[in-house]
Amino acid sequence: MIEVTDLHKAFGTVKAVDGVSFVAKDGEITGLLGPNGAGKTTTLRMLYTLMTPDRGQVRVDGLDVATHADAVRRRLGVLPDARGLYKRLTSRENIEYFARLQGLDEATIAQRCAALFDALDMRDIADRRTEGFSQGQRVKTAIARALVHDPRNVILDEPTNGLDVMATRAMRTFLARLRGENRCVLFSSHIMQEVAALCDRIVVIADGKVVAAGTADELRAQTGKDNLEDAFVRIIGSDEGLAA
Ligand SMILES: Nc1ncnc2c1ncn2[C@@H]1O[C@H](COP(=O)(O)OP(=O)(O)OP(=O)(O)O)[C@@H](O)[C@H]1O
Repeated sequence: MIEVTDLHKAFGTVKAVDGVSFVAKDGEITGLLGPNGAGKTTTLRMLYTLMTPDRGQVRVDGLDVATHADAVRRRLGVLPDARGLYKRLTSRENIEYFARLQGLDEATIAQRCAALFDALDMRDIADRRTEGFSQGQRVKTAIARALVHDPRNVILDEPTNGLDVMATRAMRTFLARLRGENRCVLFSSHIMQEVAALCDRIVVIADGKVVAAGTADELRAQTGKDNLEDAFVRIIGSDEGLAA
């Protein structure tokens, strides 16, 4: 479970994150939805210990990120906005390297790699160097790397960015599978259809603030709109940046 309380982060005069609070529960997919520049990536970076908040608290499985950063990192699998693969290594080598950094033994690494290659349907690319990989192949490798230590909490920054329709569908199925394993799944997106199709709970963020949160039905009820797209437009005040 990930609990975020009154998180703040400014860059000079830009208040990127301005008092964000929400909870992402185990066995649920939580979507952080907002237009470009809303503060999604900055929020996620503070959750996965890459950036220190100016103020506020993040807890992962009850552990405070500020005081238990290493323990939190072991409990998190992260797909960052910059996928950052080593291009001279194969897909498998990229994943194995991170597994060793996580302290896994070789037998466990082999077993986890085999399971992830099957789950992500990536056996055909496992032993190719990542240089020249397509977007979809890069994302699969980065996700396998994020999950190799079997984390209970998974944070993904725009996981379907640049993926085609088939790859997006496969990604949705995969995220639903993580939920079925009772993991806490939190992902960001600026595509409302994406969030609507997948999420149990939606946290809408604009100008660094949470402007609405709830299930799709709750958001529809809060805005008095039948259609989720209209509900989002009402919440955000415009449809800018929310189109697929
Ligand atoms: N390192 C930084 N230095 C200065 N400004 C930053 C930095 N990181 C983010 N910002 C600013 O903070 C605001 C929020 O950016 P952020 O990347 O968190 O938004 P986002 O919701 O992830 O947007 P997108 O959907 O475009 O990725 C923006 O105005 C951005 O320019």
